[in-house]
Amino acid sequence: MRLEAKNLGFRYGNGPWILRDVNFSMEEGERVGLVGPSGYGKSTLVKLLAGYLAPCEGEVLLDKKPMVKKGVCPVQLIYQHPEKAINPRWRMKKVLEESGMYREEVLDALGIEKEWLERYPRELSGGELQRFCVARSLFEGTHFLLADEMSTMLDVITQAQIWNLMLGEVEKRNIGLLTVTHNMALAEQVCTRTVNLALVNHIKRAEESGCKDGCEYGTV
Ligand SMILES: Nc1ncnc2c1ncn2[C@@H]1O[C@H](COP(=O)(O)OP(=O)(O)OP(=O)(O)O)[C@@H](O)[C@H]1O
Repeated sequence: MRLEAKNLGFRYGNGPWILRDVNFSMEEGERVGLVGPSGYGKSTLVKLLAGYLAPCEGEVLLDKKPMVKKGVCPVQLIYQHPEKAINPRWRMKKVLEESGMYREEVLDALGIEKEWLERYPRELSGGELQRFCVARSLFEGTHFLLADEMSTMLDVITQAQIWNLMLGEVEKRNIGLLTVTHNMALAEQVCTRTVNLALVNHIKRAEESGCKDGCEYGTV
C-alpha cells in the first residue's frame, strides 16, 4: 500500500497558505521522519494525510485512490495532545473495546495498569492517556501510523516503552510510520529516511532555502 500527497495545498479559512504544491509519498514498511522548523505545517500535513482536514488543493491518495471516509481509517494519527483525541465521556475500557484493541499483551507492553481501564480520560495523566492512544491506533486495519510529536510530553522511560512497543508492531505488521519530531536523534534512531518540510513546501520559503525560480524541489 502507498500513501501519497499530490500537489497538496492548504490554508485555514481565509488565512495565509500553509502548504502549497506539496508532494510526498511513502510505502508500507517505511519509517519516515517529518522534520522542519516550528510553524512550517508539519502537524497540518499529517492531519491532511490522516483525513482529519480536507485539502484546499490537490489530494491524498491511498494506492492511487482517494481515501474512503466510511469505516475505520487505515491511516491512524497519534496526536501530541492525547486529551483531544479521546471521548471524554467514555471510560478507557470502552475506548479500547470500540477500536477492537483490548489486547492484554499490548496493554502490558505499554504499561497500562488494569485499574486505569475503569477511569475516564480526565482521571489519567497525559503520559498514561497517550499509552491508550498508541494502543488504540494499532488495531488490525492500520496500514499507516502518523505520530505527531507523540512522546514529547513523556518521561524518558515511558518514551522508550512506547517506542519499543510501537516499533515492534510496525515491523511485525509492515506498517508505514511517519513521525513528526524536532528530535533529530530520535529521527535518526527510528527512521529509514527523513523529509524536511521546509524543502518540499512551495510556500514563502523559497528565498529562505536559497532557491531561485526553476529550482527543483517538491517531490520526495
Ligand atoms: N486551527 C488553526 N487555525 C488557524 N491557523 C492554524 C491552525 N492550526 C495551525 N495553524 C497555523 O498553521 C501554521 C502551521 O501550523 P502547524 O501546527 O501545522 O506547524 P508545525 O510545523 O507542526 O509546528 P510545530 O513544530 O510548532 O508543532 C502555523 O502558522 C499555525 O499558527
